[in-house]
Amino acid sequence: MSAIETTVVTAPGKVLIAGGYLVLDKKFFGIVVGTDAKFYSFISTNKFEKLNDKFLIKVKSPQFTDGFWDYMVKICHIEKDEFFFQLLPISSEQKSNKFIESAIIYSLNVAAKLQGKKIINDLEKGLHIIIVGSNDFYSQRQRLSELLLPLTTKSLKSLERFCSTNSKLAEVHKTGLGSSAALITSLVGGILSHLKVVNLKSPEAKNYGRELIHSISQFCHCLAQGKIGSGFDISAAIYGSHTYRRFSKSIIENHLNSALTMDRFNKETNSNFTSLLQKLNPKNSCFDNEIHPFSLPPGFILKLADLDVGSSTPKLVSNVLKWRANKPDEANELWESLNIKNTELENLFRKLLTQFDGDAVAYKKILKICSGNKAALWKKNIDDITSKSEKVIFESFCLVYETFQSIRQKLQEMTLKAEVPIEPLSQTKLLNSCMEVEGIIMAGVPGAGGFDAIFVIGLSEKAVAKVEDEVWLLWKDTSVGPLTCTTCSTGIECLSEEEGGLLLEYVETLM
Ligand SMILES: Nc1ncnc2c1ncn2[C@@H]1O[C@H](COP(=O)(O)OP(=O)(O)O)[C@@H](O)[C@H]1O
Ligand SMILES: C[C@@](O)(CCOP(=O)(O)OP(=O)(O)O)CC(=O)O
Repeated sequence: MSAIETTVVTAPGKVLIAGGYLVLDKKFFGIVVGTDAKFYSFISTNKFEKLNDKFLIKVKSPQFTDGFWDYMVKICHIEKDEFFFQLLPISSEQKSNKFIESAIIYSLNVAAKLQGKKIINDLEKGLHIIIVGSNDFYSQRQRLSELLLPLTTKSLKSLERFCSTNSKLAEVHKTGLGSSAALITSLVGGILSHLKVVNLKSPEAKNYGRELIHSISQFCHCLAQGKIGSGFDISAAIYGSHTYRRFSKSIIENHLNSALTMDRFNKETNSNFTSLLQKLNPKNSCFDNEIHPFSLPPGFILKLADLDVGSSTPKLVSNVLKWRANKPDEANELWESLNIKNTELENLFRKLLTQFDGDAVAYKKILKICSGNKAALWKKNIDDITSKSEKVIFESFCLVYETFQSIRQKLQEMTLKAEVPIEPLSQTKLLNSCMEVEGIIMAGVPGAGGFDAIFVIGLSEKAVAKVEDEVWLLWKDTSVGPLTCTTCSTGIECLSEEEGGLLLEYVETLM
């Protein structure tokens, strides 16, 4: 297989640092950070023998003992030039993977609708697909303990890239970075790029490509999950870090219901899909999500850890929504006040970026002062802050700390009022201990909260390393496992031939 025939598309994982639950409602927004932990889909035209009105697709996930799926794609002709694709597993014993199947079948049918009959020639030799995700998507606890290594960033960094989980897909422990969203997005993006429906490498065509992949991936993810979430995870996989306001459920609701009642793409699904594609195609701008790109201010370092406990996000969500339905006044008042704080946080992040651009020297001085002290004591260490510019930048740093502390207080209030463990006491204890470390500006529960994970944002490498060494590693109540990833501003990307080719050579050694 030569690199030239292979398209490699990569999509990042997500961390929702503010706006959990609220982001389910279009009235509110979430602050989403993309990670440098990513999924990679490698799409190659195969050399299978040409079959009459059928072609083969082979999919491999080398990180799993049961990570292989073979499909026959049937070309179903309706009328002269009209046709659609149907996806059939080769063996009835093959375990279904709804995430992979929805991504493949909808991408192929998008290509069929937008490219017409030419696509049949492009596909006649079949496709070979390889999917891998960065190690951070899956817990490496077992692997490290087999190697007699401590649960540290250093040990994790010593593992080979895309290492085997030695497990079946259904049994793997996920870390909460959003494997299914990054997988679907990279796969939809990979297939549409390979079939030249989109061109992510062209500056002019990139926006259209991202928006099309975004709306198709949102639909496929909802279909595979059997529910419509806020979609911030797919959005992170496309755009990396940004603020996110969801799309209206009504855009896909009816289509989803009829798609759900049918297990494979067929004549009825096809006509349903023709009208859905009208809405999903960015040329008609019906998909009404709102995205505002942003990045963490300079010098802010995100560090994540997963806990060996875990929570069920759907259960947390359904209990929070039950509370909101039962006590709308109480819930709305709290959500409105949380939204004010989330908005303040977003504005402060943007202000800090401007302040850095305005006076980088003063900014770096404040960063250094704050990274050497506990956030709670910053205001007692202002002797060295002299110029006006330094004073206003310092004020912004203090406000980020205070604003996030009050966001946490409100999440603790929601925990008590809704009786749902969003930031339960055990997490509060852990987060407070992280905040005791010099140079930590924020510590919180990402996304839905619960017992899944925590994040900290530090102002120096030393500060985040100290949290790991002096808090996480010594934490007795539960095992706190660091992840190696940090933020990454790039969203979905199609790798250059050279980069993709080198990565493919490596990935092939894993199989
Ligand atoms: N490397 C992979 N290869 C194939 N499918 C994967 C892979 N990683 C995740 N998936 C799919 O995503 C599903 C996990 O989705 P979900 O439970 O929503 O977790 P997450 O919160 O990480 O997205 C798996 O059951 C599997 O179907
Ligand atoms: C509650 C939410 O707003 C955020 C959940 O975020 P998580 O990052 O916790 O998600 P999972 O990876 O599915 O566990 C629900 C939503 O927005 O869909």
